[in-house]
Amino acid sequence: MDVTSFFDALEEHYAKNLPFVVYRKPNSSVLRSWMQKDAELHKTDSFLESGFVFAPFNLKDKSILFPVSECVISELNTDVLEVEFSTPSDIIYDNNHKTQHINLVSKGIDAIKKGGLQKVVLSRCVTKSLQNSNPLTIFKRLFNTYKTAMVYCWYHPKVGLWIGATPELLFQVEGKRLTTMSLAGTKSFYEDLEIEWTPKEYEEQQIVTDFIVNQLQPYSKSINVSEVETIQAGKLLHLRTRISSIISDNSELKPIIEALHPTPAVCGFPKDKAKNYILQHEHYDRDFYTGFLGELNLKTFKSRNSNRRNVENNAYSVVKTESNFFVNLRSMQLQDESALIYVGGGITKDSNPEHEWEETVNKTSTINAVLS
Ligand SMILES: C=C(O[C@H]1C=CC=C(C(=O)O)[C@@H]1O)C(=O)O
Repeated sequence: MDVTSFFDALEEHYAKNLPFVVYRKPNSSVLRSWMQKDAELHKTDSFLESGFVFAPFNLKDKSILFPVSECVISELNTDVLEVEFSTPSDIIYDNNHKTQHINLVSKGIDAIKKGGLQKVVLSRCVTKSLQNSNPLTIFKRLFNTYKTAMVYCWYHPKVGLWIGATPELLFQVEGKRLTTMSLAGTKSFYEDLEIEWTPKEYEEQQIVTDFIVNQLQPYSKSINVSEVETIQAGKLLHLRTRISSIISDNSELKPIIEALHPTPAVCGFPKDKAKNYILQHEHYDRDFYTGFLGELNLKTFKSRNSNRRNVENNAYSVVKTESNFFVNLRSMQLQDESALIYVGGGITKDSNPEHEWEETVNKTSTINAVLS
């Protein structure tokens, strides 16, 4: 399929108010679109189906599913998409917005100091009015700008339209092999990956790593944890640890999702206390921000042996079930010619409210860079 027909089909589908998702996984040139045949709202609670899932922060609200059987799936191979460029304007904040976030963070630090809570991720939502609110134009710009991110545009007429470029994998399972990451700590990227991280950032990230390893233990035969590394996500740097595990034969997806989501990278620690704190104190409903999205139980064909001389072995191709979930970060919702941009940051006892504000301002630039 060529680029024009790929995007014309999506534009037509959107014009008919029908559900779709288009995305590209990190460091890949494969663009994939799913177009659901009708406007039915399918949900999942069991995570046993095969499809594309869009899950909220609070799993008490069910996740939206585009079932494989109800969708037309298309693929396109490309590294760049042609799209008009325009210079983004700055987001203008009124003082109230800043004061509200600083107060939220200060209260969070106080709550941590009182005990019981070690980390809480606090966030805000800022609205920007757009001159060009075509979702596929915004998606194409994200696609060209953030090669290492999972970039997506998701739409359901009964739910809304979300767009994002997330650096964070919730987890991926292929057969019995599970891969995930612990991502936290943020600094601005100038020229160099060799930067000094503070103990606050190391602590904030270590909490996420320990949580993931601990939560995976009951479902794993073995777990591997990498060294901490610095990674670049657009104009930002984060600390990351890669974690992989071989899951036990009888492990199912739903309990693993419930064990990991939401991780302390987007919620806090201990999980239930942090989640309740967020639900009570943040000034808005996160909805799908810091939820997760991606392919659920897709059947993929893998060849066991790519050694061409060994023709007999080549006959052994196996069907594997694969899921790929990404955390819905660096994302926005499109509503009435406006972008609602969602940003947050991890708070620990050593956080500084003014710095946390700056961090969220820097995080908005990931999305703002492609808005006009
Ligand atoms: C909650 C967000 O980022 C998380 C992921 C990476 C680094 C983070 C941090 O440094 O606070 C956050 O934990 C967000 O971008 O809205």
